[in-house]
Amino acid sequence: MTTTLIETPRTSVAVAASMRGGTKTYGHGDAEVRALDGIDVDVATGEFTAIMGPSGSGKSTLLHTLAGLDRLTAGQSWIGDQELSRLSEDKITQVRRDKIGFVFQAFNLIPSLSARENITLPLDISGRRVEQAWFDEVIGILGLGDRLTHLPAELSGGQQQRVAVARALVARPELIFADEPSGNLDSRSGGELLAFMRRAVTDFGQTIAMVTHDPTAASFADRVLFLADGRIVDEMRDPTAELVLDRMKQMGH
Ligand SMILES: Nc1ncnc2c1ncn2[C@@H]1O[C@H](COP(=O)(O)OP(=O)(O)OP(=O)(O)O)[C@@H](O)[C@H]1O
Repeated sequence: MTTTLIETPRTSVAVAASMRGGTKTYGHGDAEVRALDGIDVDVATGEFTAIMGPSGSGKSTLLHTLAGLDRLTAGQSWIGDQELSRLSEDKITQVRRDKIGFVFQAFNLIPSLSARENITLPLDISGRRVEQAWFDEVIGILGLGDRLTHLPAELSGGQQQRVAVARALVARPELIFADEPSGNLDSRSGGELLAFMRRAVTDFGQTIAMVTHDPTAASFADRVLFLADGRIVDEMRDPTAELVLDRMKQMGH
């Protein structure tokens, strides 16, 4: 087991996921790219965290390594108390399945399954029961009640995106990772989706970490992290779209 220098102590605040000295490189020698260059971050439980930064700054890499979809080259990351570099691939898969919901731009819906079957799939796979009252509440708020028997191909892009969000929420994961969740939606549907994610955090105590390019989307978060060249260069609490936009302009976005 290698030892790693931990510069910032992990705090006593409840933390859903964290990283210390997170480094990710791709390629070797002259072709080496440092996608993450020593990241220290805590994703606090019950908070909505947005991750912003110029193209290529490492946002998706940070999300993927925090979520255990990809491994760090150096440093450590935790989901809850479990340090991912110590876990086998099988164990990481299990942690992801039990604790994490994903909302990515490619919705990853199974084409042959109905909307309802797609939404309950993570629970079905892990052998957990669907809580009917919670299912009904999520479906009601997302306006999917009359679409549950449809196949993904029979749904609009916005409806497919809402199915992907419902799938993440119905399992009540400890943590949801979202990559540009409103990216493919018109501004009204995108706004509704973000308002729902906000409500899931405020009213239901959900924890969400979301990558976005959009200052308005980021303004729904409690906290915005700004990345540049694989480092966290700034953060903002209680953001407004205007303040986020100003900060991005300073970063030469
Ligand atoms: N699989 C890979 N192989 C090689 N380089 C990669 C790979 N994935 C990412 N990179 C590089 O790592 C850096 C960070 O990429 P990443 O996708 O995390 O940035 P991003 O901030 O999410 O960008 P964008 O906003 O354009 O999606 C970039 O320079 C990218 O080219």
